[in-house]
Order: sequence, then structure tokens, then C-alpha cells
Amino acid sequence: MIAIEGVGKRFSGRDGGAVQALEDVSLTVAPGEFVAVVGASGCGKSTLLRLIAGLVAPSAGRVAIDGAQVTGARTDTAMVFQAPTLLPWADVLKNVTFPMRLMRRAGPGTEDAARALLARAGLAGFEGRLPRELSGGMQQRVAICRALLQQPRILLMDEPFGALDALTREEMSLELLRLWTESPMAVVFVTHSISEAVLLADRVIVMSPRPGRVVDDVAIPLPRPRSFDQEGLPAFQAAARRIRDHIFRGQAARAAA
Ligand SMILES: Nc1ncnc2c1ncn2[C@@H]1O[C@H](COP(=O)(O)OP(=O)(O)OP(=O)(O)O)[C@@H](O)[C@H]1O
Repeated sequence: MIAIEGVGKRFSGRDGGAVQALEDVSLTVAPGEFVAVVGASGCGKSTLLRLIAGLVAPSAGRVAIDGAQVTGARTDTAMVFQAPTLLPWADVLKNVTFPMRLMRRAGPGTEDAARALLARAGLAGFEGRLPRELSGGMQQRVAICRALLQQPRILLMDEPFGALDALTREEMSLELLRLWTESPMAVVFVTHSISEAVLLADRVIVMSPRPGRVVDDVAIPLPRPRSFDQEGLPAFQAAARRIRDHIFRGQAARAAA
């Protein structure tokens, strides 16, 4: 469904210098697959998501969805950014329904669906609040609800739980898995947490330090539904160790250079 073929991305700086963020990245994601991406800070994970979302264009190679080259934002793709990016003047319910209204996809059931999602995210009773009246973690949960309400075929998530406290993060991870099982969408999920990647994903893509390349593609053979109890299983630990080894090897190589 998503095909990334030999993609490179080079950014030109204002000072005339250039940054090679990604180099020769190839990767496919099947419909309904949950793929996590891990790698050192600055290795191009967010750039990879923005390329899939059509928010930036590759400098080399090609990104295609269902065989068609991605040339801009698509209505079947939703993205959750590291920061919640809510409309400050709109209440929680209006924020969650905003993209649906913008795309003229809002119908009679949209508000009810939004309220149901907010309730599942622990935000029942906050529908009429403004973003500034919520904590950072609550705002991020609103942003996640906003993406899920669109029932996207492709959900791109850039460290979506980074701003959440550990407990809420665990709850939201399992809730995301439940929602994904109910309406399967392809998910590409960027995280710094190896255990979060293994817990959630069918496959974990490991990237090298900048310029980011794919150094491993680790299948996670754990049964679903997933739970935190699985963290003790040998298959969980073997996958986590394999990913960690790649990341530390990359960091050690960078330190020695
Ligand atoms: N718009 C831009 N203009 C110039 N350089 C950019 C731009 N966006 C990203 N970069 C550079 O590209 C590299 C990769 O950035 P990116 O945000 O994709 O990394 P990341 O792996 O998501 O990092 P982190 O884990 O810290 O969020 C970095 O060196 C960054 O400075």
C-alpha cells in the first residue's frame, strides 16, 4: 500500500549548507499493518512521516500509495504530530471535528462519534473546554481523537505519546491497539521507546543515525491482542535486544568517528 523506493531527502539550510536527512530508504507497508520506526534523534524519522503524508517532497526516489506517487496531502491519511497543534480558539469538540468539517465529510453522526472517542481517551466532560484549559497530555489526546475520527486508511504518528505521563501512555497505547483492531488502518508510528515499538507493532524499522537509512526490519512475532504482560516473554526481549543492539552500535560508531 505504502511504497517508499530509494528515497533521499536533503534540506538546504538558510546559511547555504545542506543536511542529508535520509538516504536511499526503501520500505513497504501493507494495508492494515502496524509499523513502528525507531532510531537516534535526528535520523530523519519525522521527515519520513512527512514524506508519506505528502508534506515534503523527496530529493531522490519515490513515495507511492496504492501505486500512485504522493504529490500532496491526502484525505485518506491522518497525522498526529509530536505537539498537539490544536486551534486555540475552538473548543475540544470543534477541534476534533474540524478536519471532517473541512473535508465536508461531517454528517449527523460525526459529533456523537467524536464524543465517543473523547470518552475513550478519558476526556468525557471536556468537550466544551478550550485547549489552553487542558494539560499538554490532554491536548495530545484531543489531537489523537481528531486523527482517529477521520477513520484514515493511513495513520502517521510522530511520537504521539511523548508528552503523556507513563500511566496515560500505557493506557493510550492499548486503546490505540483496540481502535486499530476495530477499524484496521495502516499505522506508521515513530517512537523513541523500543518497548513501545515492540508492544505495538507488527514490524519495527530501525534507522541508522543521520543520514537515516533502514538498518533492520524486525518482525514482532507476538500474538494479538497485545498486553504489557508480554514484555516478559522471550520473543519480546529478543526483539527489543536486537533493536537496542543496532541503535547502540550506531551511537558507538558515531562517537568513535
Ligand atoms: N525543514 C527542514 N529544514 C532543514 N533541515 C531540516 C528540516 N526538517 C528536518 N531537518 C533536518 O533533518 C534531520 C532529520 O530531522 P527529523 O526531524 O526528521 O529527525 P527525527 O529522527 O524525527 O528527530 P527526533 O527523533 O529528534 O524528533 C535533522 O538534522 C533536521 O535538522
